[in-house]
Amino acid sequence: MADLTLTSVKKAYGNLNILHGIDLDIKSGEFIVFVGPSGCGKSTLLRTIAGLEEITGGTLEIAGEKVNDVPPSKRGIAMVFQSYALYPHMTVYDNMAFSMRIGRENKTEIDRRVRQAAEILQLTKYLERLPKALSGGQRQRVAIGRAIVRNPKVFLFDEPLSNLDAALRVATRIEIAKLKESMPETTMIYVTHDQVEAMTLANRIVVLKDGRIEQVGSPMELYRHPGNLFVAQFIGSPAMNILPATIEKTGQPTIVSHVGGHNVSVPVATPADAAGTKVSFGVRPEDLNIATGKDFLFEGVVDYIEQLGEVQMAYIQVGRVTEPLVAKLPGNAEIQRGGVLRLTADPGDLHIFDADGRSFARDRLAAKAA
Ligand SMILES: Nc1ncnc2c1ncn2[C@@H]1O[C@H](COP(=O)(O)OP(=O)(O)OP(=O)(O)O)[C@@H](O)[C@H]1O
Repeated sequence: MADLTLTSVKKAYGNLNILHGIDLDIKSGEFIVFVGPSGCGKSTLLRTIAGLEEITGGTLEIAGEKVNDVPPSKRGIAMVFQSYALYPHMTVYDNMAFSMRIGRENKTEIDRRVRQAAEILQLTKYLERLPKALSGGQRQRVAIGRAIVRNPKVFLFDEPLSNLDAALRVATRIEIAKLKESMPETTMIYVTHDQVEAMTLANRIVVLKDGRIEQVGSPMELYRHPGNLFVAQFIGSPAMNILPATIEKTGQPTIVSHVGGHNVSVPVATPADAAGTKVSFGVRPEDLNIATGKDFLFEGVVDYIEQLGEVQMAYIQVGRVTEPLVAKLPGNAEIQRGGVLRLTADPGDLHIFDADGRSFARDRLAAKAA
């Protein structure tokens, strides 16, 4: 059982500030995923929690105890890295037993915990092998096993699947999800670049940018209600389409005119002083559908099509919009490169962001194309 509380946590290397005051409450047993662009500080934050990096400001508490100056080995934390970091000359058994032997645990207890971890991770038949005789996925399972035997309060993962091929990634991802189910009280914090890992593993995702938290929420909260333009474009793949727009009528719903040439009613409330302001209008590729009636959001020419079988990505050049819009359409939809396409979307799936990129508060009012 371990809650983690980060209060204004800062990290600098010399004059270079990397983390600018992170405030975050993590509840015991949560699965938290850190995401963000390369260099935003995900690994630094994880390593700071582990104690591998010294905190230069703020406080970190684990289970109510301030641990800023507590060495890594005394924090009740285990960490799994992308580069499994196994001892090549030791068997799987010895790799897993190593930290307990250092800690002078008794032999029977070491044996019990190694065999139990091997059972959970389906490694029992490999216990006497050396790492070089294992596949990448098996090696990563040994690295996870080595962490499990220490019975940590907090489990940290730094991109543990990024060295695995696509099929193995899926299999190991599911194993990690099951592992979490079998350890409901263990807090897990996981860094990844992979949207699917973040969406499927997390109870809550923390989106970081330039050493600051942009938004924290459940995967679906972030997907459905991104708090700002950055999160809107970072969560979801392909990224949300964004078009410049102007607020024509404030209130609820709000009417915006976008550069695609249409006035659109969006079911969000905007204050009177927002009238005439420039905003960004957003809609996800998967929320666009081919219009069947006379109402439509966009009309444009199909510039390019990527056929993926189940779905096809249509890149559509719309009026004065500089970048083509992306629409994720059913694989069997009859569309043609060079043809004209009209697209529509459910009003509840439309987003608007103010000039600073903040999302306008959303409600569930139905609205129709104006
Ligand atoms: N020892 C160090 N000295 C100076 N700068 C460092 C050091 N370690 C990391 N940095 C810098 O801190 C910033 C954050 O790095 P970090 O590895 O935490 O990012 P990240 O979000 O995990 O990136 P990636 O997704 O590419 O792994 C980067 O700009 C990096 O260059």
